[in-house]
Amino acid sequence: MEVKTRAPGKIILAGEHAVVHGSTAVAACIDLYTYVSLRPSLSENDDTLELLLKDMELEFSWSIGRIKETLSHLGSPFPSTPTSCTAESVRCIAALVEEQNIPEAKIGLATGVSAFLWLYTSIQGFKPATVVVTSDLPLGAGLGSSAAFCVALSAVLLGFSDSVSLDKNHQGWLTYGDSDLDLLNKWAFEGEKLIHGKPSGLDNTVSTYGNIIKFKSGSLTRIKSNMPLKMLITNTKVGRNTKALVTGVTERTFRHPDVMGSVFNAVDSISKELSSILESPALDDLSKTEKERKLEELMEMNQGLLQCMGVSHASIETVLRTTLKYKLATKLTGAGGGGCVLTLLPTLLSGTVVDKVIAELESCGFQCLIAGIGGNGVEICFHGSS
Ligand SMILES: Nc1ncnc2c1ncn2[C@@H]1O[C@H](COP(=O)(O)OP(=O)(O)O)[C@@H](O)[C@H]1O
Ligand SMILES: C[C@@](O)(CCOP(=O)(O)O)CC(=O)O
Ligand SMILES: [Mg+2]
Repeated sequence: MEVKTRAPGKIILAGEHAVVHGSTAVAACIDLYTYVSLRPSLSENDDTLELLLKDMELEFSWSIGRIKETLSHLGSPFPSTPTSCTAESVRCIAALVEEQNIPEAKIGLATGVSAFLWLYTSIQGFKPATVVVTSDLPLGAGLGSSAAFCVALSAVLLGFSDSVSLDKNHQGWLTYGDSDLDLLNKWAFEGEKLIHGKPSGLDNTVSTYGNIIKFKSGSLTRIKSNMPLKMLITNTKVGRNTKALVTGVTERTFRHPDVMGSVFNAVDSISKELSSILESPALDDLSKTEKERKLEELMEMNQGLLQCMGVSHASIETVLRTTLKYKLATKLTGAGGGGCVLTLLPTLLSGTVVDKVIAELESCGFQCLIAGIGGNGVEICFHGSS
C-alpha cells in the first residue's frame, strides 16, 4: 500500500529570529504543501531504500545492508521516542549522503537528505521502501520548506508504525489526533535540527497544527483570528540559508547582548499586540480598517528590528520601497537575507492597485503570489490521494 502525507508551508507574521532567543512569534500556515509518499517494498529480493526528490530531479538509493552496517548502533526503531541525532550518528549519516555524490549546484539538499535518513531509520528501522517527495514550496525562501519536509516525512513514517491511531479505511485527506500530532511534531523538530542547527520549533509546529499560532519557548497557543488576512507574498528569488542567518543573529547577540536583548523584547511586544489585534472582534468596516492600520504599523516596526538584527537585504529593501509608494506595509518573512517578503493587502484596497503593485514588483524580477492563510496542518491519505 502507498501512503501519502502533505504538510503546509507558513508565513511568519511577527517574531522570526527573536523567537529563537525566547521571544513570542505569530505564524500562519499557507495552502502550499510538501507531499511525501511511502511505498514499502513487497519483493523479498528488493533490498534498497530509495529517496526520490522529484522537483529536484534527484534520486538516491542505499542498500539496506549498507545503512545497517553504518547505523547498526541505533538498534531497533524507536518511533514513540523522538530523539536527537548524536554527533556520531550525524557523522555516519553524512558519510551515507556523501556516497550519493549530490551535484555541487544542489549540495544544499544534503542536510535535507540527512534529516530523511535520521527520521527514516529512527521510525521505520532498516526496511526497504521507496519515498517520493514533491513540493509546491520554493526551497530556502522563507516559506518553511524545511519544516514542511520534516513534518510530512515524520507523518508518513509514523503512519506506517503502530505509534499512531488512524482510520486506514478513510477516503481522502485525514487529520491526525492531537497526541499523534504532538509525537510527529517532536520528530519533525529533530529533523529540522539537522537542517537549521538551532530551530525555535515555530515552523514545524505551525506546519503540524495548521491555522494561526502564537509560539514562545516551545509552546503554542492557537489563535482564533477574527479578521480575514490577505497578504501578498513576494519572492525576491535571492537564495539564502536559514542556518547561516540564524548563526549571524546569534553572533551579533554575543557581541551586543544588551542591545539585542532590547530588540528581542520589542519584538516580543509586537507579536503579543499583533495576536491580540487578530483575536479582537471586528465590528464594522471602520474598526476593521483601524485594525489593519495597526497591523501595518507593527509589521513596519518588526521589519525595522529585523534590519537591526542584520537579516534584511537589498532585494527586500527594494520591495519595501516599491510597496511604500502605494502606502502598503511590508516585512520580510522567515530568515530573511533575500527569500520572501509579506505585504498586507487591506480589505478596502482596490484590485487595480493590487495589480499595479504586482506588475511593478514583477518588473524588478520578483515573483508574486497570494496564498490562502490558516488552513489545516499536516494530513495523511491512505486511499485515493489527489
Ligand atoms: N522537498 C525537499 N526535499 C529535500 N530537502 C528539502 C525539501 N524542502 C526543504 N528541504 C531542505 O531544507 C533546506 C531549505 O531550508 P531553509 O534554509 O530552512 O529554508 P526554508 O525552510 O525557508 O525553505 C533545503 O536546502 C533542504 O536541505
Ligand atoms: C528565522 C526563524 O525564526 C524562521 C526560519 O524560517 P525559514 O526556514 O526561513 O522558513 C528560525 C526559527 O524560528 O527556527
Ligand atoms: Mg526552514
